[in-house]
Amino acid sequence: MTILSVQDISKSFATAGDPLEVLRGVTLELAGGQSLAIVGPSGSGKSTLLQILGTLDRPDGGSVRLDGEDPFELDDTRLAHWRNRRVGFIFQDHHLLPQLSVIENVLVPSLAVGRASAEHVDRANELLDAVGLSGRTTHLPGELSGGERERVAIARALLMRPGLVLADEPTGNLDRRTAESVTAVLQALQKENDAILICVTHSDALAAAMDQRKELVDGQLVAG
Ligand SMILES: Nc1ncnc2c1ncn2[C@@H]1O[C@H](COP(=O)(O)OP(=O)(O)OP(=O)(O)O)[C@@H](O)[C@H]1O
Repeated sequence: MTILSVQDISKSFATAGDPLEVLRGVTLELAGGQSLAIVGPSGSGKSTLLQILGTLDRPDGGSVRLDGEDPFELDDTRLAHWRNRRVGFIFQDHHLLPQLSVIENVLVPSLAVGRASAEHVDRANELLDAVGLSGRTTHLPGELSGGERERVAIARALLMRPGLVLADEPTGNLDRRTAESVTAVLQALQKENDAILICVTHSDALAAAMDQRKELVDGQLVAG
């Protein structure tokens, strides 16, 4: 089972004046199958923390370990490979490639490790079925609704069976009913894959659907 262990993460950004200390000792432990909502006011550092957990940004201090391994010790090429296999990202604006079809978008993570294998194509079709888009595999993202695009992004994030799934406001642009159905799909797939799911959100409904809720206050995670 995947274990995420985050110890004492700190992060500052340079400004014209004093450095802006965004994270000041974030500590967190989660196991496969668990989900966490991170809430907090705008500018409190939620996205910064998510970027660090996903190894898209480096902390100034502290450590992130997945199954005992510190990915920041890898060189850049190995880190990119590690991230592609171990972490699934879902963003509010879904970041789909507009010129690729739905199934090609879902297969993008497999292209980073060579050509999409038959196994990857099967998995992509299975996931598109699970998110209710089996009839739309050859459509372009521009031909889908916002909720459908978000569901494509969920399928893409889960393609490589990552142990860690990170979502930044996955329901931010959606109406309430669509947000509910996207949340349900995300949760069902996360549980089925025994992944750790961390959602950054301003939505009380999404936060309530997660097992735990924590708030970023003064750069630290506290019971929210
Ligand atoms: N690359 C950067 N350089 C300088 N400052 C940054 C950088 N990234 C973030 N910040 C600052 O760090 C603080 C935290 O930003 P972050 O995006 O993590 O907040 P957030 O909690 O996700 O906010 P929101 O809810 O509005 O998305 C903000 O004051 C932001 O301006």
